[in-house]
Amino acid sequence: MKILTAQQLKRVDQITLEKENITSIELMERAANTCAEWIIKHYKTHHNFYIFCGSGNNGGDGLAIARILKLKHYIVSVFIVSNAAYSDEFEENFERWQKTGGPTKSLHSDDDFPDLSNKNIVIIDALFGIGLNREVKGLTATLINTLNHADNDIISIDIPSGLHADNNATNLHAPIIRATHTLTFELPKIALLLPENQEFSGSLNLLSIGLNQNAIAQQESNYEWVTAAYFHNRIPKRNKFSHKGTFGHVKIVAGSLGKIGAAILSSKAALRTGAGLVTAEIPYCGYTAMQSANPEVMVIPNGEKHLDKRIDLDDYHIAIGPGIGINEDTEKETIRLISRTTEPLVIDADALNILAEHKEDWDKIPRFSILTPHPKELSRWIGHWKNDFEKLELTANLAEELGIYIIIKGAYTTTVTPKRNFFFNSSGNPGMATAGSGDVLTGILIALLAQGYSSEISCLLGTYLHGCAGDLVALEKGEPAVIASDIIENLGKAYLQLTKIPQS
Ligand SMILES: NC(=O)C1=CN([C@@H]2O[C@H](COP(=O)(O)OP(=O)(O)OC[C@H]3O[C@@H](n4cnc5c(N)ncnc54)[C@H](OP(=O)(O)O)[C@@H]3O)[C@@H](O)[C@H]2O)[C@@H](O)CC1
Ligand SMILES: Nc1ncnc2c1ncn2[C@@H]1O[C@H](COP(=O)(O)OP(=O)(O)O)[C@@H](O)[C@H]1O
Ligand SMILES: [K+]
Repeated sequence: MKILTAQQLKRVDQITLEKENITSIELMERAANTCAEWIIKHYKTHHNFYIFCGSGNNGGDGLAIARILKLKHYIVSVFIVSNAAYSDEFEENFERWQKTGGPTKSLHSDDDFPDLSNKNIVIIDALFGIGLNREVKGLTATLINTLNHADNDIISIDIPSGLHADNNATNLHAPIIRATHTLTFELPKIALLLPENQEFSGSLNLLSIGLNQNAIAQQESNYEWVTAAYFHNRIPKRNKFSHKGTFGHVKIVAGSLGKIGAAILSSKAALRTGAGLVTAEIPYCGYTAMQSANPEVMVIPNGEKHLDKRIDLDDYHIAIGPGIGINEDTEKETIRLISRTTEPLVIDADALNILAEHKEDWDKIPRFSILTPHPKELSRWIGHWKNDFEKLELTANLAEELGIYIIIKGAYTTTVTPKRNFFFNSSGNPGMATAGSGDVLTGILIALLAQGYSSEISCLLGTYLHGCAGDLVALEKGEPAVIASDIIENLGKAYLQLTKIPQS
């Protein structure tokens, strides 16, 4: 699903109105109904809503939501800050709201702000949507700060008011609503996916309002939101007569004294992702641990406590890095490895840290290799970034220059491609910020490459499956209890969910 700019979304709104022969007010009604449905479902025990409306169409949404909730017998008050000319849709919905007889107050100064000492009152933020085009100032700015300081839950409609939907980098210190939940229409807005804006959106919920899918597909965008739908028809069924050779031989080059677990996790994840054969090349000190934990894995010892010998290439699909440490011999062999093969590698953890120090060798990294840095590791490759847009740009420069894929790990893990496309992963949860979770991803990625998926699909499918498995664990055990081994154990279920193969 594409991620579009505010301007493109407005175009899509327009095409939807024409193609479906509906009015703007009807589309707004759809949007308001989906929001009201969500609110009623998630706020079962709350009955009192304060709805703050601006004068544009976001305010129009707020008024329509107010009416729908009022007609369902909730206690609703509307507060209006006029920050520009009223839109037609606002005016129409204002009239409809007034007919319900619900209370309305225009805010002219902070003396007009309502008392928020009752924490059970839920605030609905419909001040600005994607039409915001400059920093919020004056009374609306004071209102946003006041709402942020209250302890009430805030539900933002479409986007937290004050946040610029496309690029908020120069607006970070401006007044912006800090929502508990954001109900955004149809597609995520790019600003909602970037870590620098994390304090604003709260939980992000996408509500479909039936925008024209062809119109969305026709818009040019380098940004994509990857959901299960992306993989429809992209995961081939296994051939009846296939054998283990069909699904590739993975080699995990990993581990050092004290970090053998990383190798165990990566190789187990590779098996659970469907690699035909998995060999772990690990220091001898991990031999028994590996064979006991993963009897299906073959072991090639390399070094005593750390890798210090030439890494055999054969026909392996190789991932290198988890737990290898940054010993001098390991460093030498890692650099040697990248110059001896042209097959895509998965490069993670300490292999990334080693190579980051050897810029002169970066052009030897095989094309279409996959690098999996978390932000700290990434900064060793691209330096420091001033804002998240610059981070994406610098990463794309590197991906393009070296012809490689770079997966920036974290919430909404982002795959950056050599063609400068950015794919944001929709699955996963903060429970996955746990030791070894990245090692699992490495095993998944190399297993997909070994099964013949392109580097691009391996990145997208790998991060999606990883996140989906993590979500299944969180659902069962709660986020804090998620551990990397559980993610591996849920890869099968994640795969079944994606391919909808009935479990018998
Ligand atoms: N059919 C549809 O189209 C649908 C639309 N939908 C909804 O519409 C929302 C977009 O609505 P929108 O375009 O009216 O813009 P919105 O964000 O409400 O307000 C912008 C207004 O504020 C003004 N302004 C801007 N910056 C300002 C500032 N810093 N300080 C003060 N004023 C400022 C700007 O006026 P300006 O002065 O720039 O002329 C403009 O008048 C969208 O997010 C979704 O919620 C849904 O219902 C689905 C169907
Ligand atoms: N808040 C989050 N939401 C979703 N996924 C997350 C979050 N935090 C971390 N993850 C995922 O967990 C993994 C952590 O990897 P990494 O930092 O390399 O851990 P480790 O080195 O311990 O294996 C990554 O795949 C990352 O995307
Ligand atoms: K809003």
